[in-house]
Amino acid sequence: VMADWGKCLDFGVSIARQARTVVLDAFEAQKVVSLKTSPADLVTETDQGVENLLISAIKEKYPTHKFIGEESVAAGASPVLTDSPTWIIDPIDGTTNFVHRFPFVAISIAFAVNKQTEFGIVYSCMEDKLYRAQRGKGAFCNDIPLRTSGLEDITKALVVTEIGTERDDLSLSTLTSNIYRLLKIPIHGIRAVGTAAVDMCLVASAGADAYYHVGMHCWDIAASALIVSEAGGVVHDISGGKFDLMSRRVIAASSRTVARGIAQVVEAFPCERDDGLPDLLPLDPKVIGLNLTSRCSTLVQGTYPKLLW
Ligand SMILES: O=P([O-])([O-])O[C@@H]1[C@H](O)[C@H](O)[C@@H](O)[C@H](O)[C@H]1O
Ligand SMILES: [Mg+2]
Ligand SMILES: [Mg+2]
Repeated sequence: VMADWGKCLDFGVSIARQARTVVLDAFEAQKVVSLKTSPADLVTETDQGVENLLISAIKEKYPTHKFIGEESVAAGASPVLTDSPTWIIDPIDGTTNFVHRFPFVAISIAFAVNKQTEFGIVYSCMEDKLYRAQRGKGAFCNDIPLRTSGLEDITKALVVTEIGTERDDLSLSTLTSNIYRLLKIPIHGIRAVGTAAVDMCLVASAGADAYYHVGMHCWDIAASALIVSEAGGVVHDISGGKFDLMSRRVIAASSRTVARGIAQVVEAFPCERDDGLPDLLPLDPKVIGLNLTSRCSTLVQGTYPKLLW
């Protein structure tokens, strides 16, 4: 018998609604901003406050459940996904937007059992759009069913990506050349909303045709990856291979054809996996001429091998 996690999903929705009121109250206020992994990787007291609120509410209701939370990991918790029921939480996705009052911020909550995502919730707070999906049961925005655009022709695609928080040469040169190569296909356009979770929900709701990113974390996209696939989209690794939640690489698209078109031109730069395991697609140092111990210091034309279908 397949367990139905519907009750758990309803609980997740109710705490996401509570968390949104905290985000809205703090949005206009002055913020205390700290840095994490780079000068562009920001965190505020509200990120930590919202994560604590969510985790303590879940712990009270489901004492045996486990957590991977962005700010708990930043504080030293280990982000390893086991078979146990696990909540994967990004309390504010789009902290840079939040700090600047650029009005797109989301709360992202995913729930996985046996390493499989059972449901995902993305609450785009300022727009008051609550996206959710349960495995096998479709995706919705404010209770309206979602469907991706189904677009097949990449030359007509509107593609979303993120600039991310890396500021080293290798990451930036890869990032900008990926955008350059996509625009040269040509495609209709590139957008970046500033929250990976909302970017992916835009693919699910057909506002965009694809999203790709290297360098985000599992909590940014765990919920929205299910929302995209339940809306009829495809979710892949940037290599064109199987999506791996912990790999920090993703392509989400309206169709296999569009995903493949993106996989053919975009390249990944090396990122340490969220779970600390060795990368399944190691960069070949001979191919790219890169010394991985001093990574990210030089401008290198490098690529991961492509595993196109
Ligand atoms: O830190 P955060 O605001 O939760 O999440 C960030 C956002 O999703 C942003 O769009 C993406 O470009 C970054 O890579 C993420 O880290
Ligand atoms: Mg995030
Ligand atoms: Mg966050």
